[in-house]
Amino acid sequence: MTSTDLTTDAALSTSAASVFIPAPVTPYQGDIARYWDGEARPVNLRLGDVDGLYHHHYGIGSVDRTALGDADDGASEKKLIAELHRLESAQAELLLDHLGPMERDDTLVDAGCGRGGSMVMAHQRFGCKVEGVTLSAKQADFANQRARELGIEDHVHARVCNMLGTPFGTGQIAASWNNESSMYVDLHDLFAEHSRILAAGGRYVTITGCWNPRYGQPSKWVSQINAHFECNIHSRREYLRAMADNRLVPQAVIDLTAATLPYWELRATSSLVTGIEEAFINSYKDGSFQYLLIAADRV
Ligand SMILES: C[S@@+](CC[C@H](N)C(=O)[O-])C[C@H]1O[C@@H](n2cnc3c(N)ncnc32)[C@H](O)[C@@H]1O
Ligand SMILES: CC(C)=CCC/C(C)=C/COP(=O)(O)OP(=O)(O)O
Ligand SMILES: [Mg+2]
Repeated sequence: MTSTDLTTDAALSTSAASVFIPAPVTPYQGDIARYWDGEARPVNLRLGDVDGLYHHHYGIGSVDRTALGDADDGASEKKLIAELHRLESAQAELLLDHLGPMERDDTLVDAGCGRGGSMVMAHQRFGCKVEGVTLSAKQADFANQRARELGIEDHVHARVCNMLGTPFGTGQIAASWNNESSMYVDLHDLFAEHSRILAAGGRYVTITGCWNPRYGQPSKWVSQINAHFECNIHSRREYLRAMADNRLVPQAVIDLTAATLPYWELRATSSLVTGIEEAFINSYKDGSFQYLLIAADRV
């Protein structure tokens, strides 16, 4: 971290400066920082190139077959990519819907912000300031470059920072979220930090994949997803328990499993497959894995 970063962080934080933890702090977090610094899968870059919103999350909603065309050529692949991207942006729109109304002078926090697509969408919708944290310097640079290109760098900013120890002041944040980034951290530590930074009455939202306690234990497909991404998927039960322990009271719990399957089934037919499609499709279908949105009030 540079001295300039320290100045910025100190200015941002009133009471939290002493708990700010620069990233990464554990060997595991070092692995995750390296993973995302080195990530350049076409399925993410080519989808982001469609409109300049770069996501590292999956899609929801029905596939619009009329948008796909039927010619088996380059044009139809382009349409398929645009359709996959439409579904991943629909996922982010749903997350933002659950933040509720925001004021222009509110500050929002994207915990595990990736390349920043959700942050840009949040700023465009609410007009407010959005602060993102990621372990990856490459991702933070990418997100800040996009913000500059869009002329919104005064409002959208990413930093290299551990989401378990952020520089944001206690009770200063109107809403915060994790979009497919909570499977890299201990949930009690994570929700303690969200609970600290959120104002009383503030809103927390996550969209996540979680294993289903009704299945018993993580299935072989869930273990395959963990190995593929070097993450540690939690159970639905763990989410609800860790929220309850940290003054985060669920207002909505939405099972998006059926809504995400069309994305996966379409992706499995594209040239951009990565090999993980079968694990997602099979685990969603056998009930061992769920795609969930949880919106909670900070009480
Ligand atoms: C799958 S990506 C999701 C990115 C983004 N939320 C999106 O929807 O496009 C996971 C993100 O979590 C971040 N991450 C994982 N562990 C983290 C930690 N301890 N602190 C901050 N970011 C973390 C990674 O750096 C990466 O940006
Ligand atoms: C729902 C779960 C368990 C998510 C794990 C976290 C993760 C890697 C999300 C997608 O990232 P990505 O967009 O970089 O992945 P891909 O390259 O497969 O599109
Ligand atoms: Mg992706």
